[in-house]
Amino acid sequence: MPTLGQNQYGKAETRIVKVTREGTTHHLEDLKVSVALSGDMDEVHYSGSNATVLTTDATKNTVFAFAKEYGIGSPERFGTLLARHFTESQPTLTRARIRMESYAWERIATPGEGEHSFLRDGRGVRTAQITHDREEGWEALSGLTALTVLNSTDSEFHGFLKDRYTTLPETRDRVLATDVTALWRHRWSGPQDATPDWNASHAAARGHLLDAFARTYSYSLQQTLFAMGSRVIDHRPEIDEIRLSLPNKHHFLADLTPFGMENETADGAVYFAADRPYGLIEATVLREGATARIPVDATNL
Ligand SMILES: O=c1[nH]c(=O)c2[nH]c(=O)[nH]c2[nH]1
Repeated sequence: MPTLGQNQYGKAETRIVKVTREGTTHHLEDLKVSVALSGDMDEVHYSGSNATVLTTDATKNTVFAFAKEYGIGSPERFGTLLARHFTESQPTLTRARIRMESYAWERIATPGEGEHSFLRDGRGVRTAQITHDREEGWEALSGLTALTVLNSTDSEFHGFLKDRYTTLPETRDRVLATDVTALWRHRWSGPQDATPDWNASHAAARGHLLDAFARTYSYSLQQTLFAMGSRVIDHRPEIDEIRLSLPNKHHFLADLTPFGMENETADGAVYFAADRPYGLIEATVLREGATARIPVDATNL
């Protein structure tokens, strides 16, 4: 007889927007929330008894009700409230994982007319994942995805292995571009700890990632990745581990020889921005002595 392995369930991708009014100035919070619950669910799968199941519909309702009653503030704070609620209110639920994306909006300036118009900020998506397991405790991961960056020089790539299938020319000057996905783990053992300033921590980590990308003279995307991760670990004592997933968004010099034109890396060079396939460079950067806990594929969701 087969036995049940790891299982979880919940409502995925609940989209929630909260508008907070401060006179004529409005504030927006825009989240996607996915709840995954685990616990005493054997009979649900084996015999169809739903006696231990809190409905996914109720988990979705809880997301909206908690946003109204307690506010959002940050994805990490909101995820902590939700995870604690599920694991503490239902004896059959022993683990809750709340995964969130948060979308930033900037204001469209309308001087003298009230502040209620917004433009969705396309510069990356903030992510967070809060997990509470009654035995294993708490885990807080923060991150970002779809943060597209490009260096138009200060990138070389040469000295690599050459086999009979290697055709890539060596380059001393290329475009280096990527869509950053990063996920980092906080040193935080749960809501009984002092509450970190999640928003300030996130903004600082994001700033360090961008700064390291821009300032690193790169001999490979791998080297740039390590510089980005190291910079976060070195500057943010609250972060012990960071995993980065960096697609190499290749920019190839367009072949203009059929038109009698030279197109070398120089002023005015024209590139073909390839879509796929793309190199995919991924690694974890750890504080000395820390244990890697972010799953290898956690950044590929
Ligand atoms: O930065 C790079 N790393 C690689 O491993 C690689 N491989 C490749 O074809 N181009 C690149 N670029």
